[in-house]
Amino acid sequence: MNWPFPPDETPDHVVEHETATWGPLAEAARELVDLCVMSDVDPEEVAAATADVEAAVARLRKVRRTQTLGQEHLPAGRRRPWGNPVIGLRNPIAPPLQVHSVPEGRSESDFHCGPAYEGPPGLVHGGVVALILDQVLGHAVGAKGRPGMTGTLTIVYRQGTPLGDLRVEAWVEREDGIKTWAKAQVIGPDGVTAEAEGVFILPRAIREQLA
Ligand SMILES: CCCCCCCC(=O)SCCNC(=O)CCNC(=O)[C@H](O)C(C)(C)COP(=O)(O)OP(=O)(O)OC[C@H]1O[C@@H](n2cnc3c(N)ncnc32)[C@H](O)[C@@H]1OP(=O)(O)O
Repeated sequence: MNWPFPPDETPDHVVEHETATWGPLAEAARELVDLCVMSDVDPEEVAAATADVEAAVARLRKVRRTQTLGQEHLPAGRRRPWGNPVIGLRNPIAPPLQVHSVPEGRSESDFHCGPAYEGPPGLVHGGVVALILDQVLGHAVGAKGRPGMTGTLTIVYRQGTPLGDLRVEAWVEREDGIKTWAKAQVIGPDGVTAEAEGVFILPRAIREQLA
């Protein structure tokens, strides 16, 4: 069973062109976010940088989409989730994660969480940990062939997740009709920091389209 989306027929050269156009902007913005919390230049430099950023914002604001990227790319959603806050090419909030999945229902990613994701001193914010776990659980569930919305997400925080290089792994435990149960863990330099279990439900609206 697959989502009832038509196949993504966007030509490769269009996707490549858009990637080359927007990817560097988001990458620069990620560095900007990092430096908003980490730079220690003097106030004159901060004022000059603020003016530069405001000028860039004025340029980008000239044309604004009427739909979000998720809505606009819906048919291509699994190829171009560019606005996604975990994996989105165009979203500076996204670390971003590169998630690798296999059809058996397993997904994994080695990723980096910098200072902009800090919660407790030196540690990743618990909400960010949950965000990443939810996303990668969703990948594992989708890879198995029956994607769904997160119905219930349970997280156990075993130890603080240090900022820096991390790994996340997710796998499907079992499926029963419209429901899929999956587990995931975040791993830091000292082992597992957080574990999650999610129940994913194929929503009623999709079920009715498939019926
Ligand atoms: C690749 C991209 C990955 C992205 C991953 C990111 C994941 C996300 O962030 S998804 C966004 C967060 N989640 C949401 O917004 C979901 C909001 N909730 C909903 O849309 C709905 O409540 C939804 C879809 C969970 C269930 O709605 P619906 O399909 O109408 O359920 P309903 O028909 O009442 O129940 C169907 C079955 O599911 C069960 N169920 C319903 N809700 C839940 C729930 N929250 N938790 C567990 N089980 C549930 C019911 O008990 C029922 O079970 P049974 O058939 O055994 O009686």
